[in-house]
Amino acid sequence: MTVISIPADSLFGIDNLPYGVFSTADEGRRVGVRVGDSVVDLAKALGDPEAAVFAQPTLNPFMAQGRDRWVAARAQITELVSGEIDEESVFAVDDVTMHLPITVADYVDFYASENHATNLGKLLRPGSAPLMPNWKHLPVGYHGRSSTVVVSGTDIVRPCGQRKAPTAAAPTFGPSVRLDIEAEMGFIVGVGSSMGSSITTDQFAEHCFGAVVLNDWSARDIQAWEYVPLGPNLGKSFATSISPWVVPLQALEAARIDTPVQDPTPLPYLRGEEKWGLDIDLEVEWNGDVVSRPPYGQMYWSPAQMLAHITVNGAAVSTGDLLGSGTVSGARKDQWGAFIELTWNGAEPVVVDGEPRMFIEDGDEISISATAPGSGGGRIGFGEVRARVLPAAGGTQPPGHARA
Ligand SMILES: O=C(O)/C=C/C(=O)CC(=O)CC(=O)O
Ligand SMILES: [Ca+2]
Ligand SMILES: [Mg+2]
Repeated sequence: MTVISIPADSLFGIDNLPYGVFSTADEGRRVGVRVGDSVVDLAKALGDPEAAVFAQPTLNPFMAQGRDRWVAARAQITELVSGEIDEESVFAVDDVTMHLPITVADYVDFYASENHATNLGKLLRPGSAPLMPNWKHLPVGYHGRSSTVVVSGTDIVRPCGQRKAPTAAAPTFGPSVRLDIEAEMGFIVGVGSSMGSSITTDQFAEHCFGAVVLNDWSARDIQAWEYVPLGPNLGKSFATSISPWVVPLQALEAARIDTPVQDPTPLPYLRGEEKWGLDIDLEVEWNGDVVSRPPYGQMYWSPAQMLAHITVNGAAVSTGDLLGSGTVSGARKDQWGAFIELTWNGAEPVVVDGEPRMFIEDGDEISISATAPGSGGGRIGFGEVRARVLPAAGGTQPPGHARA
């Protein structure tokens, strides 16, 4: 037997206990919980028949069991990791491989930051009002591609596609030259809803299992040409990265705050009694240099409003649905969550490792991390979503079409 020691300044203290899916050299994927710098194999450590749900390669079966079970399991795990534990079920975090924690069902990405939406409006639609007339009445979103959601550490291949400079006569095909990130939080649906029903904002905690850090990779040149009038498609569908540890909603109680004042008052279905603004601080690193610290607490629309909105028409949501918050951008420039904003569409370079930079170059490595207040008086961490960008794949170009 052993006792798990937690470093005093750990972001993975007993008030966090995020879930992930890991494997080791001699055993395949199963669910673990992170404590300090250790990963506990839950099925093995708990050993009871109910714990068989953790011997699965994805969190979905556990998430589908619902909130009473999430609360009970958290209490049981808290007790387990606070006492003596079989050392056979404890691994150093550096000795395990982390995998995509969930089987992603549907993926919807929102646009919930007023600062980001205003910046993008100015950059993409100069001369018109930055916010569209609907923006303060509903959380705007688009459907993303769930099959290309990948876990932190997965290399991202630069996408190819059509793009057309405003002054060019015709589009050309080739690797994106304006590859960007979007620093976001992702919210995971644990318990779905059936078609014909809807979820109120105050039912959020019954349905949302937890949160991850998310990078919505965006090819701005492909996006700017394709998006009218139906919204982003291939400019974003090539990859979305998420962090491996899912922080349960129960761990975020101390982070709950009001959203900024919503004026005009939203329609009744977007109102509620519960506070679902979240005081989460993000940090964006570009090749190891911190280039931005986006504050989630300034987001205009809450995740509870996003979930209420996508079900208000009777659409069903499912276990494993992923809701991207939209880029987190604060009021100040050093809080903007995308390089298109930080460089003002490639006009004002950001200094990375002493060099002026605009968009992502091959070989660049991007990491986004996040922390929040924990219930123990300190902070809890989400860990990071990190990835390296590889050159565009050869041969993706149709024969006879020159790259430009
Ligand atoms: O305003 C637009 O046309 C496009 C905006 C985005 O690219 C942002 C997006 O994906 C949503 C977000 O992350 O906030
Ligand atoms: Ca996005
Ligand atoms: Mg994406």
